[in-house]
Amino acid sequence: MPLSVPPVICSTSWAWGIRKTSPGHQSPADTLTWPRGRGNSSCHGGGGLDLPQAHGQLSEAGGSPPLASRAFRRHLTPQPLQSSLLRSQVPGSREPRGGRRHSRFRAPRPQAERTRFHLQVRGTPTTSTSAEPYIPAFRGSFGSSPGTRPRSRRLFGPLAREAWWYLLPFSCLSLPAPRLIARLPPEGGSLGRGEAGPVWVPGLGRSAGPSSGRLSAPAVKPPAGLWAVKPFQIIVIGDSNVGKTCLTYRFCAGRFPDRTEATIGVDFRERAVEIDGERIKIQLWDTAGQERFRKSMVQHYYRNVHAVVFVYDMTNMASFHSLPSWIEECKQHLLASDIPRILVGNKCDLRSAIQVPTDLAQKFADTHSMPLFETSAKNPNDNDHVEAIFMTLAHKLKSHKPLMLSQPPDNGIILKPEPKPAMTCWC
Ligand SMILES: Nc1nc2c(ncn2[C@@H]2O[C@H](COP(=O)(O)OP(=O)(O)OP(=O)(O)O)[C@@H](O)[C@H]2O)c(=O)[nH]1
Repeated sequence: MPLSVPPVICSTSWAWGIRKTSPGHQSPADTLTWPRGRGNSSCHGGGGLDLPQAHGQLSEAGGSPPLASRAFRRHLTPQPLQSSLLRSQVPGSREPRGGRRHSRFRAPRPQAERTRFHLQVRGTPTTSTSAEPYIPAFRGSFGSSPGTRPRSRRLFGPLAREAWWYLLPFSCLSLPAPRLIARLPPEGGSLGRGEAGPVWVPGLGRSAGPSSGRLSAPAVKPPAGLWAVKPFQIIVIGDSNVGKTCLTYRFCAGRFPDRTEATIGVDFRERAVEIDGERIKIQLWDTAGQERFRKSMVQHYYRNVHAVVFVYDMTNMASFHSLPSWIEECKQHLLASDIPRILVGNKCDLRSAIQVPTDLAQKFADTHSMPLFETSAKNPNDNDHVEAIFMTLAHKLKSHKPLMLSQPPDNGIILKPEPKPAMTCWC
């Protein structure tokens, strides 16, 4: 017997009412197989409910409501689409994880109630109808009501909500765009933007192979006809407070620093000079004088050194007496004996405070086959100019280790050695 229910009681309490009052009865014609989610029943929002034999199965359960009736109640009542994950947890349910079949039993909502919100984090949401009150922010974005979701989200929403479960195991993998990197030619270049997409611009490129997937800093290839410049690396050592930082700053920046602090580790300064028409770069490594700031850092800078500058403070005899220990440190780092070394006495502008006489310093320099320079980083007019000292060293380095290049070939650098002088004199 068809059962007609007014739409106003199409709610949870009404569903319970059917279960309690209807006798157990099931007909072969009954197609309302609720545990499977199949059936021909329908709930019409305007005209009531027409349920032939539906009550028979629903009344079979004992004290607790059967699963079928739970699902039935849920879909008769306009409520948010449940997550398919939750739905799949219903025991006995054989619904696919998407659970789309349930939606056919959902009571349609009156057109006036359908309010569609677009995803809008800030500002006023856009509504097609205004039957529902304004609810800011995410109200309609995540489908709190089935009628408020756009069709595409109703279709793909459950899948999208669960997609991250499947992608989660792969989230820890870094994906370095393998196809793009594999297409990079190995000889170097960079990706530019062309009309038809990315294009390869040769010239600047990476040093790693195509399989590494790591881009390095661009290696600039010198154009033909220019000199390739390799810097001379000069390490400056001596006691703390003797003026190493001021000396290197004076040479590279051309002035005395406004204020100085104790060097930590190594400071690096560079200047390009031109000697005999050739451009040469001089790198000055200003090392820390304090022992606690030298630990484990300065040691690495003794490698590939081209020259050493020993500095002492002319107003501090202790700094002069420390020179043998600095020479010993160079020996410990296996500096070659033919590496140029110079001795610099600084702060000669403080004439009244000078403690290290020139003849004593000269004797020491002669003993260790070093030229002696007395200068002042503060007052460049005193004695030897700082500039002149380092330029002299650069001249010696250039004549000692020439790095002038011939016309560079297509894919390599050829050094053009100059004849080595038979004897080196640093006086
Ligand atoms: N009067 C005078 N003072 C100088 C001269 N050179 C450096 N000083 C001063 O000496 C102090 C130490 O100078 P720095 O260049 O920092 O000494 P440093 O050898 O680099 O010291 P560390 O970084 O600790 O190794 C500073 O107060 C400078 O102003 C100079 O030629 N004349």
